[in-house]
Amino acid sequence: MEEPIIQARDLGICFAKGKQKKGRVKDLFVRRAANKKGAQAQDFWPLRHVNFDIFPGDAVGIIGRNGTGKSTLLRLITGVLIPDEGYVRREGRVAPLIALSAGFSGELTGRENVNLVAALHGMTTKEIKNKFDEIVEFSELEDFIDTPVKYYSSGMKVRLGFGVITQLPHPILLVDEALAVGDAAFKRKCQQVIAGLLKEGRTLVFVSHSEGDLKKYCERGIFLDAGTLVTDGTVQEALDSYKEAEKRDADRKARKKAAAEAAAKKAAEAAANPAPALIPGAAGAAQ
Ligand SMILES: Nc1ncnc2c1ncn2[C@@H]1O[C@H](COP(=O)(O)OP(=O)(O)OP(=O)(O)O)[C@@H](O)[C@H]1O
Repeated sequence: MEEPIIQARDLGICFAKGKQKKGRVKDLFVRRAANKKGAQAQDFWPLRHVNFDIFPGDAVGIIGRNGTGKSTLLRLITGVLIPDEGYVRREGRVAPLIALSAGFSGELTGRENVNLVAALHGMTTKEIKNKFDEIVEFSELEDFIDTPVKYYSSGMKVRLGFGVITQLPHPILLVDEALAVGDAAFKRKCQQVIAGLLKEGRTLVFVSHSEGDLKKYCERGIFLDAGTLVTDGTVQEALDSYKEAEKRDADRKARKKAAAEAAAKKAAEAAANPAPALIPGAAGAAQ
């Protein structure tokens, strides 16, 4: 049987509310010890007890409402965050189309950043040299490649990041809303690149709120809600499950609002028609 390229088992991560957690080796020891003693009141688990297998060539959409752990899952897959429970195993390197402009050093030029970022992701000097012109052409930054990146607009940085990361030969491609940025023409170009990489047999894990994009790239969908994996099926099944959860939530909110309005109305009526004051001793006198 084919081996999974990404495998998650009982995967969980715990954050402290209001505190940013960084993936540090120290956390492996400090946090595990803390978790054994019991979670703190302000701790929460954006993901817990998550299990799945992703096989080479799969294209999987990660679906869920805001703040339900989709980006956290991608960062666990890349290894940027370390789980507090369980594990996620990768059989191959990852090309992360995530926070694309964050990896650049502002003082360095576009050219220097391309060399640095591509090397950090494991490209050899020869590979970078071979791909350099393609990266610059794709990013449409020919005139600015020797300008320090601190003078780039956010769109320029994203274009350069996209250009570099999509040239990595790694088999796993993680995409987090990268397609939502840039103008329409650049978006179309990015979509073509992703489609080409999928044709080559790369494995895609794709976080998006766009139903159209999810259906375009993914056959399979994982719906995350309230920290757990709710549905793992076809992309349509995961989308249906997401919509049902949204509807349940909207119905619950509507019921709560109606109940609050009814209570307020009752209170207003009671205030407008106060009950007659009881005359002390009247109850006894009536008997
Ligand atoms: N490094 C971190 N340290 C602490 N809390 C974090 C960290 N990263 C994310 N969180 C919190 O974890 C929860 C899940 O965040 P995450 O970004 O994974 O959600 P998401 O599903 O990708 O949301 P969106 O759809 O809005 O992008 C949120 O409550 C977020 O505030």
